[in-house]
Amino acid sequence: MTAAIVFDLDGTLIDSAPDIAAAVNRMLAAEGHGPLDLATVTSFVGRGLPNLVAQVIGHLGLDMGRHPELAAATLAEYNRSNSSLTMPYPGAVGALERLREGGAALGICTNKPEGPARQVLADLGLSRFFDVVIGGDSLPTRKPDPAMLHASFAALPDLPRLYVGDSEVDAETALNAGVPFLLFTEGYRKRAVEELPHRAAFNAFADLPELVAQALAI
Ligand SMILES: O=C(O)COP(=O)(O)O
Ligand SMILES: [Mg+2]
Repeated sequence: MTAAIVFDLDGTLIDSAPDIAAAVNRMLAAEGHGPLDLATVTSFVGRGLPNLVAQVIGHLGLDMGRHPELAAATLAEYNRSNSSLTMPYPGAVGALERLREGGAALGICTNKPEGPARQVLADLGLSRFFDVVIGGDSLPTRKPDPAMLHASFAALPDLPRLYVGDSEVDAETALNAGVPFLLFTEGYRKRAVEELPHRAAFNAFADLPELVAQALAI
């Protein structure tokens, strides 16, 4: 099972949408607006925080000219949270343990800004698994540009590569980077599983180590 395996974060290893929605809603409350529901905010996750805030502004018909200010306010609110509404998906920690025990090197490639990504990993006791964390503001471009994924693998040993993610953006990133993609189907995906290019799909993390072994055997 020796491999370099890079994971997406939001909607893949962790269900973080409740904390993201709480941060958005604290920003909106400070602006005098009512809250957005969880499903609406979740549908905006995937292309990074600036994009998420642009979608909030568009959804509510606010002034796009205030985007920099509202994005900064949302990031500040998110940074103030202690990840208390965020949970690893069931079985994710056990799967990471098994993959590490099997000799895999692991990394994170997320469009979430790097600071909050590192913070939530620390808050949930997950930092120890990962040798590299690349966030949405780590490089000049974000996923689906493949640069973040290339940088993640470049920081890991030169082993067979796999990327694990939950969304259209992740599938496109893997395709752009030429890396086999494993799709977690219980995250924040919008389209049908069949519509996303993937090597294999899974809905339970207990199945991931076996899926990795199969993908490497091909
Ligand atoms: O913050 C986002 O928009 C998405 O983050 P992810 O790349 O970890 O899914
Ligand atoms: Mg994701």
